[in-house]
Amino acid sequence: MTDYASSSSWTSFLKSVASFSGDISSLTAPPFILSTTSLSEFPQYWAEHPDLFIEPSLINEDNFKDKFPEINNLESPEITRMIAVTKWFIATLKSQYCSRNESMGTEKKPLNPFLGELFVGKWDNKTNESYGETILLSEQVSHHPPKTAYTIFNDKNNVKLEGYNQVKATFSKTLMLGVKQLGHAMLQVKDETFLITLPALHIEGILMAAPFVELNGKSMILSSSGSITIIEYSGRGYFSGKKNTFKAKLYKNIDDYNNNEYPLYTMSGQWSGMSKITNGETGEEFGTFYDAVNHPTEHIYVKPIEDQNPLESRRAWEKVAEGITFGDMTMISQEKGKIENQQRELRKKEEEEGTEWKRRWFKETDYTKITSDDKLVQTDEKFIQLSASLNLSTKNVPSGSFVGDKEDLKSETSAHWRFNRQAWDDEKEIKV
Ligand SMILES: CCC(=O)OC[C@H](C)CC[C@H]1O[C@H]2C[C@H]3[C@@H]4CC=C5C[C@@H](O)CC[C@]5(C)[C@H]4CC[C@]3(C)[C@H]2[C@@H]1C
Repeated sequence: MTDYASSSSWTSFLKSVASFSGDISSLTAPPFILSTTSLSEFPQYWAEHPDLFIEPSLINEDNFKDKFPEINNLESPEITRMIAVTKWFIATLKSQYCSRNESMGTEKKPLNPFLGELFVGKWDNKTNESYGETILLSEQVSHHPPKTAYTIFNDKNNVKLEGYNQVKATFSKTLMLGVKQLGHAMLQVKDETFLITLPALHIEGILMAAPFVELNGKSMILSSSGSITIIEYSGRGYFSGKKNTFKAKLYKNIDDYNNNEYPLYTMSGQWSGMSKITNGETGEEFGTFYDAVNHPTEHIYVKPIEDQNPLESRRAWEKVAEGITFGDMTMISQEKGKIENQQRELRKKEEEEGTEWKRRWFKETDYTKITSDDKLVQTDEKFIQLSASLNLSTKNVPSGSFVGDKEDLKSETSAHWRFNRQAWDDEKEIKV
């Protein structure tokens, strides 16, 4: 096993960290820490368990009591759906934050998507006809700063996730990389909407050239039917001393949360391992909540590179990925240089023509500019209502910030990226 930590390339990389400007992509990391995967592919981690993604939409008045037989006090389909949505969310975390460690040995530095980069794919759920097809569309809607907008939808069961992601990163004195996520996700299950805020994370192990992600702080799932799940994260050395620990509390409504009443349910354990669900008041254990190690993961289907459009990520980065696989710095910088030059030419042309790159499937909605008489599309109204119900900032701030927080006060815009379904229905070139 190569001792990367003491390699000259890693020690010189660590020195470059000293002058870190906040823009992660500005750091030239050695080939062994570079990932062949672009950040535009990361939204796939929201749906590597298509069964859990669809499950909430199959829960109704007639069957909600049978959905979790081990829980003997389920009171409504809405609360049962919130448990199912919380389980789906917890299940996404292992894919989001551990998949590079599992496939490549350590966390890696993803490729920095170019403006307009696309990543599309699907889960055809052939094993279970009732699930139908789930489609992912991801688009790099901003390069400076990097912002990825995405949607994952299953028309057959009327389930749709849409969101966008941006990160703010800072190095601590102990060379730990702190990462705050901006943006949020909105899950629509039939006529119910869930606002999902994103957890903060930090990367440990950089000094030993063996980086891995640990989550910290808290995130929330707010349902339009009134219930709310608050999830707190911790790593080694906190509550139970185990890595990837979480404690989720599901409250019947926001008043119960604000008044420190008991939650209906508490789900706790490791989001990358085993977790259990207990009665929020009595602590009575109902049983296993989720087993991240043994629940089958289904990877997205992406069509072969030769069938992809030049804007599609794996085709665009194919040569760079080859260079990274062979650790060939010359090939990496040459092939990256070609992409960067193409981008510079495009920006120059747009500058001369006074045009701007046309976003394909997502549009930016700025709430500060929308007066009350403007027609807000259905999702946007829910975003405003759900944010207001917990006094969450609707500005471009770290996810889960409250109105009046330092970040809320200093942020000007509240422009958020929303999926434009008509644009996808009219799409002629890109096929999933
Ligand atoms: C920056 C210095 C450097 O290159 O160090 C190399 C190290 C691998 C650490 C930095 C990179 O670590 C990667 C982890 C990435 C996050 C992982 C998962 C998610 C969730 C997803 O839904 C949205 C994106 C996000 C937050 C990734 C953002 C980019 C991260 C932090 C990479 C770091 C550059």
